[in-house]
Amino acid sequence: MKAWIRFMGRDAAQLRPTVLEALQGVGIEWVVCGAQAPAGLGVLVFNEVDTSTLDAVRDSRMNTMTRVLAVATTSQGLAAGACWRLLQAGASDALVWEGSRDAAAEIAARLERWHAVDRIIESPAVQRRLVGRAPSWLPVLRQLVEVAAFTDASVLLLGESGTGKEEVARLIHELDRRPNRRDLVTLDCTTVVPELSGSEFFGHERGSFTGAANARDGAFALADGGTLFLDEVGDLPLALQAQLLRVVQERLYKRVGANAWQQTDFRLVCATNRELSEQVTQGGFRRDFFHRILSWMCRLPPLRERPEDILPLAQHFLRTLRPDMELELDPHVREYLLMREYPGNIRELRQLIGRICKRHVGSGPITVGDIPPDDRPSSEGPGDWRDVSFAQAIQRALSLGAGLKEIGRSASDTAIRLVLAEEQGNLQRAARRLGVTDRALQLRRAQHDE
Ligand SMILES: Nc1ncnc2c1ncn2[C@@H]1O[C@H](COP(=O)(O)OP(=O)(O)OP(=O)(O)O)[C@@H](O)[C@H]1O
Repeated sequence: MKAWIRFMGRDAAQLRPTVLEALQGVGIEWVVCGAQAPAGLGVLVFNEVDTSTLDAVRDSRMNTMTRVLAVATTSQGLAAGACWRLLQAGASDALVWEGSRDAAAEIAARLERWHAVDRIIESPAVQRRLVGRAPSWLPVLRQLVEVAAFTDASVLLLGESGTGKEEVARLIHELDRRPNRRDLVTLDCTTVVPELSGSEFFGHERGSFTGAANARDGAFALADGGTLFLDEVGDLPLALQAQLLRVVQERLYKRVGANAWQQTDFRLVCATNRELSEQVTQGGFRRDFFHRILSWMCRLPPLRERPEDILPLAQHFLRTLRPDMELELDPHVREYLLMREYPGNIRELRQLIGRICKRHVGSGPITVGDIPPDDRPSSEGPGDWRDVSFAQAIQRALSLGAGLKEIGRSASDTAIRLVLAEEQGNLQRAARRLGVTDRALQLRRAQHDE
């Protein structure tokens, strides 16, 4: 495994031989770098948390696949505020280099775990299911992969409709490393009929109620050794939440009509597009049940917060819908897809691409005529990109005290980062799309790295 290491400031540089020597034995191939850190895992060693340290963290995070471990060499340790500033700037973790502890082993343990998580993310199991590298999505995906593959924790997935909660639940199940992992059992809580729900969850004994001609296993038995996915858990009736408390806590349940307790062992994954904590405050969801399903919570971002993923997702859906040919989108269709709103999130995008695909004929790129009339923008263009969300982002920056210079710089840095990511780091293509020369783009990046 390879990782970069950068030393910032005089004091950190003085410790360089000691740090490098200690890090030699941890099984990582180190590449010592300067201001321009390569993509991938890395360690930033510094003495002080000042603007240049925070900028260095931000810069190295321009590549979304990069992860930075911030290591302070200060003898006084890291103040709490400094830790949070480092994390806000994009560091994945922050620790202090202390001779008294085996800091090298601590660093190696973190990098190895991050490396393992990223390898899983690159694997077909994840890639064929969940497309996207947006900065708002990747940290969520990393967290999900880590919880799924390295823990047996229950997971609560929050997010608007169509953001991929069910797809994520399937992935969590697939990544579960239990040796004899069994099935994924899904229960849609919106379709649970209160009168029959006991049997659906707990199973029943023969003759336990009218119509129970045979004994039957319920979801808790079927999910034994596997995963129980409670979709739309916010719709679970209150009375039923009370009945599920024990099995969720202790994995013990009784079949309807039985006296004996049964043991089961499943990973619980719950999903909802409701604001469960609000529902708890309003009395629509039991607080005790909420806390029992809350062991790990992940909020999936809506598509409007991950615009970088719109085109890769569209291409992915094209490939799955028309595996026989490599269909491309022409520039106007790309612009249309980027400007459009998606209240139904990824599901809406997938359905739209499905409609477009059905109309498209021939092997050439998809053109605006392939967009069904009802989906076309009402005005002549797909709308102004300086829309409400653009104004809101500026508003937020202003309220946090950012000035014109910082806002302008952030806007162009973001544009550069997005285009470079879309063009897989190809400087010439990125420069062409940004309407600047290669040299201007290089200079711009170099200024940034100073
Ligand atoms: N990252 C992704 N990459 C590719 N396809 C995705 C991704 N996320 C979601 N999808 C697809 O989008 C559609 C909607 O996803 P899913 O059903 O998982 O959403 P959901 O959040 O569970 O929605 P709901 O709350 O309405 O049940 C599915 O067809 C799913 O395969």
